[in-house]
Amino acid sequence: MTTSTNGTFDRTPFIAGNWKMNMDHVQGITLLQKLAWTLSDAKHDYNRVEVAVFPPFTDLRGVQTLVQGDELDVAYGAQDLSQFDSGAYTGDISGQFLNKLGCKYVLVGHSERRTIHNESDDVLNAKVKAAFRHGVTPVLCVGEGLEIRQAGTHVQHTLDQLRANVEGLGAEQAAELVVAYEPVWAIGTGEVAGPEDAQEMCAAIRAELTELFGADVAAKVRLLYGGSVKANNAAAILNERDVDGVLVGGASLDPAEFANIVRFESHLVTD
Ligand SMILES: O=C(CO)COP(=O)(O)O
Repeated sequence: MTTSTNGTFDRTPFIAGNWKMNMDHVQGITLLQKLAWTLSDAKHDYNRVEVAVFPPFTDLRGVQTLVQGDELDVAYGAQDLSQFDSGAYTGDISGQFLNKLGCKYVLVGHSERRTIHNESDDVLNAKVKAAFRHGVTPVLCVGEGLEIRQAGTHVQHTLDQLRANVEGLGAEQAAELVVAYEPVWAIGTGEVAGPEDAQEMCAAIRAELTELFGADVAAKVRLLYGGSVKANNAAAILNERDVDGVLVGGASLDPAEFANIVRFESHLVTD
């Protein structure tokens, strides 16, 4: 029998693919088509496990057309948004535009934005609020670098980011939030935080959300793990109690591999 060892999930599992700066709009359509076919062949139940992709901005219109035209159940979102709504912000993209393109989600505070673009906690807090203002759900990314992990202050560091980035949200907004724990040392390195590391941080994040917004809200928030997730390690990570999904980088560019991650329950074999 193939089933999840913990049997049921408190929240709908969420499997997300962050394409980063890969796949032009033509390649992106092909990738999404192959993913949809593979999942359709496997009779994937999207109500049981939600699937989302995060293509580059330039792919989003094509993705919208494909999703609408083929009536796909795959959700999609952008990898960033502006904290502003409109105006003289050359190169930036408003949450309003994302909403108009049918984006359900937007990544906020990915470590590559925090480091390469020096996005501060204040800016990220404004981006989280901008996403909500435009009806797009933020997938807030938090996590520590290697030095902080080695110093043993990773939980404190990550919770500090979380608190700063969600400051001022109402309970209703907080309950919608998705939070992705992505230890920077495990991104694109082949180093995977163990399932117990993912659980440790996700439990700490849920406890912090309980403190900030109450237990009812915290119980609704989906918490993801990201960092070198592949089909062969996803099931063990997702089997942890407080881990509700995964945010996949490199492996989401391979439709067969990503589909296998989506179908993680078929890899969890009980006795
Ligand atoms: O940054 C990530 C997802 O947002 C993780 O990337 P990798 O899966 O390539 O390590």
